[in-house]
Order: sequence, then structure tokens, then C-alpha cells
Amino acid sequence: MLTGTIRQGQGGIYEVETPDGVVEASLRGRLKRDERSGGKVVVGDRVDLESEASGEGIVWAIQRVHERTTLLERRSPGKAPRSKPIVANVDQVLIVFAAANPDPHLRMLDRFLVIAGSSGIAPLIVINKVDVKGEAAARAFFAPYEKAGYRLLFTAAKAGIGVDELRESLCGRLSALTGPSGVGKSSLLNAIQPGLGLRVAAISEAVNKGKHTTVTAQLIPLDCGGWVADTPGLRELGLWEIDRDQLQFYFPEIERLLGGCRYPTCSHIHEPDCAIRTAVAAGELDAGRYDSYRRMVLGEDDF
Ligand SMILES: Nc1nc2c(ncn2[C@@H]2O[C@H](COP(=O)(O)OP(=O)(O)OP(=O)(O)O)[C@@H](O)[C@H]2O)c(=O)[nH]1
Ligand SMILES: [Zn+2]
Repeated sequence: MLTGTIRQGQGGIYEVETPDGVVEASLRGRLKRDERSGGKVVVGDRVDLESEASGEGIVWAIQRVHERTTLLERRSPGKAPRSKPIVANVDQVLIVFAAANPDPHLRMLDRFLVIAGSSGIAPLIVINKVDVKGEAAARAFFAPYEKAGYRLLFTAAKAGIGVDELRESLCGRLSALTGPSGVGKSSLLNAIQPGLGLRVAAISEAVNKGKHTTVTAQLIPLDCGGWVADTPGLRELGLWEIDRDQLQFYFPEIERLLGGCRYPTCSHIHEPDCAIRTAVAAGELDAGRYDSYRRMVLGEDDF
């Protein structure tokens, strides 16, 4: 028996990374029936394999899926909301934005942070292209995020700023990568490990060409151990639905103030004596972050 990690899966055949190398495996028995009824084995899943002799030599069968630590799912809105699992066992979500070129869209960053938070996965915010306007300016601009308690890394892919630190954060872990187009995701990955960005870009390209129904997430192995997952589904932000009354828990700086409002069921939108709105008025809570919260609660955060 072998234990491994699913790196890729298509048409019922899974590529599994094991201590003995990468093998191909397929589902057997109960797992196969589960698959038909909607239960899914996804990229990142840890699985037990058993070998079966066949005419073509040894074939591997997936016998058991280990319990998942986390699961990134895409939740589609609609009358019958469906959730589609994308990647299992992600340790951190890397959210890459540029300090400039393109200018950062903070309301979009907030949306990414809520998705990570609601999935129970630690986000790591990477601010790239700090060479354009300087690192000090970038740090000042993103100060509300540091204050909220998020971890930020400031990088410049070409100048090599922050690249070693980023590599260190990735080694030995399974990281999901996301962020808008043109912020330098591929450039950063190439700086970490030559050729890495190219592999990820090839996946994104297939997705952008509208083939995303057949392209699933893939784990790309790192030389230093661990993987980067390019998760096409994570980019389709409009399709993620988050329970509105849960949103307050995914803004850490709002969550810390909970309990201070007059009404225990306060939505922090219109009620009197709201601790959150009081903090915004006093300049203690970032007005932009609150605006994101408000728009998400009211369903006005489409972009
Ligand atoms: N000044 C500066 N330019 C950068 C930096 N990193 C990347 N770029 C440039 O920004 C542009 C976009 O970089 P990519 O690495 O392709 O960005 P991406 O996020 O992978 O873009 P998509 O593939 O569209 O998602 C390229 O012209 C890069 O040369 C940086 O740190 N500083
Ligand atoms: Zn309130």
C-alpha cells in the first residue's frame, strides 16, 4: 500500500505523488459510486493506494481518502445553490496584488480575504511591484491590513525584493494562488523557481480560453517541497456566495469589536449605538474596509 497526494485528475484517472514517485490511479468500489453521486476526490486529497495486477502490469486503485484539513469550494448562487469542491488540504491562500500597475482594487482584495476566511484557510497577502513607487509607500497604503492582523509580504519580482521570504513561506506547504491579472504572479513564481510561473500560466491560459469546464486545479510541485495550486475556480469571484450574517466574522478588526453594539443582532449597517460604526467615525476602523463589509452585506459588491 502507498499513501500519496492527488496532483491532478481528469476523466477518472488521477496523478498521485507518493514517496515512490508519481503514479496514476483510479477510483474503486465505494469511492467510485460516491463519485457518481456527487462526492468527489479532488486535487490535494491524501489517498491510500493499493496495487492490482492487470494485463498491463501494476495498476493503482484509490482505496481511501483521508480526512481533509480544509476544502476550498466554489459556491454558486441560485435557486439550488451547489458547491463544487476545488482543492483539499490547502495550508494558505496567497493573494497577490500589485502596489501599482495595475493600481490595487482594495474592495476586491477584501473579497478574497473573506473567501479565505470563510474557508478557514490562512491568507498571505503579497504586494508585488514595490519597486514602482517604493516599499515605504506600499507599506503605508496597506497599513490597515497589517493593523487588522493579516500577514503581508512586500515584493518586487525582478529586483528580487522579498523573493527569499516568499519562497520560505511556500516551501513544504500547499498554497493556493490567486490575484488579478497582471500583478506579477507568474513573474514571482519564476523568481522563486525558474520555470514555475510558466507552468502556472499555461493552466491560466487554458482557463481564460473558456476551457475551464474541463480544466481543474493542478498542484505544481516545488523543488523545496510542497506545492502551488492554481485554482481557476478561485478567480471567478462573482460566483462565490457567503452567508451575509457571517461576514462580520471574516473581517478580523470588526470581529474584535463584536459585543459592543446595543443590539446583539446588529448588522452594523443602520442600527443606533453600533460599536463598529462608532469605530469607523473615530478613525479607529478603516473606512475602506468597512465600506467593503457594508457592500458585501447589502449585495452591492459586484465588480
Ligand atoms: N515593475 C515591476 N514589474 C513587474 C514585477 N513583476 C512583474 N512585473 C511585470 O508585470 C507584468 C505582468 O506580470 P505577470 O507575471 O505576467 O503577471 P500575472 O499576475 O501572472 O498575470 P496573469 O497571467 O494575467 O494572471 C509583466 O510585464 C511583468 O514583467 C515587479 O515586481 N515590478
Ligand atoms: Zn453594530
